[in-house]
Amino acid sequence: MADSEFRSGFVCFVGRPNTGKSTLTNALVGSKIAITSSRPQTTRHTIRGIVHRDHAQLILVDTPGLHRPRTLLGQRLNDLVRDTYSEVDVICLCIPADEAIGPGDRWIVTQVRQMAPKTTLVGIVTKIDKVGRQKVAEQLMALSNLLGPDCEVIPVSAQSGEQVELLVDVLAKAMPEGPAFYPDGELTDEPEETLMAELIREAALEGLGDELPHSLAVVIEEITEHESRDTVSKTGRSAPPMLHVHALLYVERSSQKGIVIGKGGARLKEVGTNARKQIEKILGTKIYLDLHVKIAKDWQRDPKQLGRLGF
Ligand SMILES: Nc1nc2c(ncn2[C@@H]2O[C@H](COP(=O)(O)OP(=O)(O)OP(=O)(O)O)[C@@H](O)[C@H]2O)c(=O)[nH]1
Repeated sequence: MADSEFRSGFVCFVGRPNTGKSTLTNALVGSKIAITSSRPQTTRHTIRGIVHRDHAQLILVDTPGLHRPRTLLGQRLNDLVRDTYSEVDVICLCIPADEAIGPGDRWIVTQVRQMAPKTTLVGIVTKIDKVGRQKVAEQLMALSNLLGPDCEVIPVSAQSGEQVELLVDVLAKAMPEGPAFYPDGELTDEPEETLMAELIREAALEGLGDELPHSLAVVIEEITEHESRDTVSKTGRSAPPMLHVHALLYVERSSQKGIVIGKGGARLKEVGTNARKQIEKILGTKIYLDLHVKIAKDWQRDPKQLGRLGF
């Protein structure tokens, strides 16, 4: 009868940058919650997506990648990861199907085993749509060798959705018995402001090289409600209120400010449009987005500034 009990618990994905952790989180949750990007290490906050099934609830904790700390921010990111490891029920190690397992992966496994020796570890071969079946099989073997015979290994493609539901089942079985932590339909417990800031940050980093990711922080300054301007006279009814969102983008140097703003402000305008569309999709309401770029010199090394920026 044990299998018919409701199970619930916490899961986190670990792995080298760009191994598909955020994309998999989104595929499991079925809505855009975690921030994905083709640049490494852009997932800053511990964002939770929640997977609801009849028999189980999985709470996904998306952690930033572990990395060698060079700044105070780097140290705090690692502390966050350590806390996460010790609190979850299952840690999933993600290895892309199209890249050989290397020293970076072995380092992560060592770290995980040290910090959370008792936590169940599951191996996931991601991006299986990128390679043939033979390659997937080889990678599964290699991953199984890396983790040992006690760990399950599962192939998935977050992009095509292949095997995603099977992963849900495997994870659900690994959860302890217990009631749901969150009401049905709830996707994330991140405050809306954090989501907005993350979406703006993602839009601002889009298409940029490696120089900016850690130097950009976004703070929502103010959110105000306004009556919608247009529709009142046309329909005779008042439209739902519109949110005005004022956000500050902090960079460390004036050269970075130039990059973010672009020629004649063109880039910032585009960032605003893209972020607005994403935010409207999630909130289901019209917003007006006002973005300003400010320089906060060396904010990554200044504890006071880090605190103010939410780290
Ligand atoms: N073809 C294919 N591409 C994928 C899949 N999953 C992720 N990707 C791509 O791989 C890149 C990295 O994906 P992310 O989900 O941002 O990776 P991540 O591990 O969260 O990266 P960090 O946040 O940097 O740690 C993106 O360009 C994704 O579009 C997949 O199943 N198939």
